[in-house]
Amino acid sequence: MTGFLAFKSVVDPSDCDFLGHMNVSKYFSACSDAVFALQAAMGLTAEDMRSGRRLSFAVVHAESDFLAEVSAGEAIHMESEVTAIGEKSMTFRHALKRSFDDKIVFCTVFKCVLLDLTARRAAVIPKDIVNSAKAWLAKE
Ligand SMILES: CC(C)(COP(=O)(O)OP(=O)(O)OC[C@H]1O[C@@H](n2cnc3c(N)ncnc32)[C@H](O)[C@@H]1OP(=O)(O)O)[C@@H](O)C(=O)NCCC(=O)NCCSC(=O)c1cc(O)c2ccccc2c1O
Repeated sequence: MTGFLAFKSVVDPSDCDFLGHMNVSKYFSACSDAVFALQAAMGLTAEDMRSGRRLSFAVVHAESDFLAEVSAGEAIHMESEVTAIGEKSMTFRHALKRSFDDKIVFCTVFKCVLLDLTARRAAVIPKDIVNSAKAWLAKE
């Protein structure tokens, strides 16, 4: 998978737990950053969320595979794709890769609902967001 470069970092010792590898919380924190970056690229910017349409994707279902450990000092990056576009939902696939060999160490599928941040209910995805999301639709 080669998708939108949504997150890039080097694993910090504080990202790791006493098992000596990056902790699960950091994986999901990276996914959170990735969704913010991708939705901003689609037009759901911080400004639009604060004082514009007040819409943001929110995760309602997730399925994940942890495929290899990563440790402090390793460069990692996240590539994200859109796998499905519904009326009020969009499904994202995030692949966290070890940068030196591009190996996928973690893969997750997030089904997200477009949340109206005022009504706190699902909202129909505006056409401009659907159109820009198509740029990151998975090929297969
Ligand atoms: C989000 C809700 C308010 C939706 O409830 P509502 O009743 O308004 O919506 P519908 O039930 O009509 O569903 C619309 C749409 O979504 C699909 N769907 C809903 N729930 C599920 C589910 N569990 N599994 C699969 N699909 C579901 C439904 O089929 C419809 O799809 P269509 O394609 O047909 O339109 C309500 O569900 C709710 O409040 N849920 C809780 C959400 C939540 O609190 N999540 C917590 C984690 S999210 C999070 O922490 C987070 C952190 C970040 O840092 C982010 C950064 C950037 C983006 C997102 C972030 C983020 O989500």
